Amino acid sequence: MASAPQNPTTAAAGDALRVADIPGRGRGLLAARDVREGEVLLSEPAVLLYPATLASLSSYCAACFRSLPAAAAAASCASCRAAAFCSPACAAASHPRLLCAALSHGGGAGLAAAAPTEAVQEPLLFLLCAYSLPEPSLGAILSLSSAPPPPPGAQDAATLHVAVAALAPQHMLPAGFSPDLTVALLAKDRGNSFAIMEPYRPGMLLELLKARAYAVYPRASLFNHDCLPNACHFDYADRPGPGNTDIVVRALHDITEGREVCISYFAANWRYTDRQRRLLEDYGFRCECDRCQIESRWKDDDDNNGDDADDAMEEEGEEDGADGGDDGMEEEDGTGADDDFPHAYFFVRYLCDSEGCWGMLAPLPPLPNGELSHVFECNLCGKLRKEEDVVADEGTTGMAH
Ligand SMILES: C[S@@+](CC[C@H](N)C(=O)[O-])C[C@H]1O[C@@H](n2cnc3c(N)ncnc32)[C@H](O)[C@@H]1O
Repeated sequence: MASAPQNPTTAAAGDALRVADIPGRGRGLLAARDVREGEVLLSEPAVLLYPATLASLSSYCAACFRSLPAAAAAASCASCRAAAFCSPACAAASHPRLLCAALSHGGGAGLAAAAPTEAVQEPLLFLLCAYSLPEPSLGAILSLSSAPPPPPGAQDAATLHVAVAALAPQHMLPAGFSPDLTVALLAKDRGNSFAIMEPYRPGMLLELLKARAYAVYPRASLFNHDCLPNACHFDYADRPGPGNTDIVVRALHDITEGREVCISYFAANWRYTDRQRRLLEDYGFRCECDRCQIESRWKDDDDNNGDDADDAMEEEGEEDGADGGDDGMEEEDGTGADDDFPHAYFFVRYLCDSEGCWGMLAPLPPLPNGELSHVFECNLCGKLRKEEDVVADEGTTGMAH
């Protein structure tokens, strides 16, 4: 395993991104200048952070979401006694007031009774934390694009609204609190929240890694999706110092000024039909990226011979750019064209090969002297891999289609 030569969150020099209206996609982020592989394009604090489940409260600090130290060293919230803090500074910063009130409700049993399953806990915890925000932060969330209405059977907004009203004292509810605002907020959560994952420990089954918290980042929420992204995001929640929950987005490869910078909204190894289903249901669009145009022509049995969305891909071939082949990815493997799978190079180079991992490998930022790092970091398991190992392994990494 390679070692990290420098802080992988180092900010890029100058603003690397600008917002633009993109036909058929709403707003998006374009490279404001030529960007080099590994550059930090964005490092941004969250406008809203909330625990993924009620169980998260016993493992992670209620203020900064770092893993809690041993029980004796963690301080419980003096009001609700259900949340815990990792340090006196976090205890002083406290946690969202409506969440604290809801955790105290009914002697501490009210929230657990209202949200018996994780599927209900996630949106209810989101609402309690969002309704605790000051007006400008709530406004920032409401300015984001909305996800389509949830599918039938999903937790309905009216029930969640009633639960918030029952759990939070009336005098603490903000002036605009209403069923319509609850519907609007939930649509922002579904389309824009990023998961901050549990820490990966060697030997853990990566498939079972869950979110510890969710976060909304106003600028990062403007990244559109591409199934061959040219950037990916990292979280470093357990690192020391301030800004541990900031999102960090890095370029996978060189990007020419004016090109759109896109991330993938889910693991890049998902199959065509699973990707399209998810994008339509949760984000309201049909993806027409280069990869989808090719894979839409694959026969059903090539594409979908199993139901698991995240089955690993297995194929080899040649590379292409993330969004048209014009942004810095050079053809390197020389294995010749495979018309059925022209993007295989992307998976060999940018998909983590740790067993069961579905993370993306992004180069570390260029060194202060401008040299490229040639070390890739997985945004899920954290594995560091030297570029020459990626090249040596090419064609043997078990990518699939
Ligand atoms: C996280 S937001 C991205 C920013 C958004 N375009 C905006 O205007 O604020 C997700 C939404 O952007 C749009 N979007 C993202 N990627 C897209 C794509 N590849 N094609 C079409 N629309 C896309 C969809 O409306 C989706 O629900």
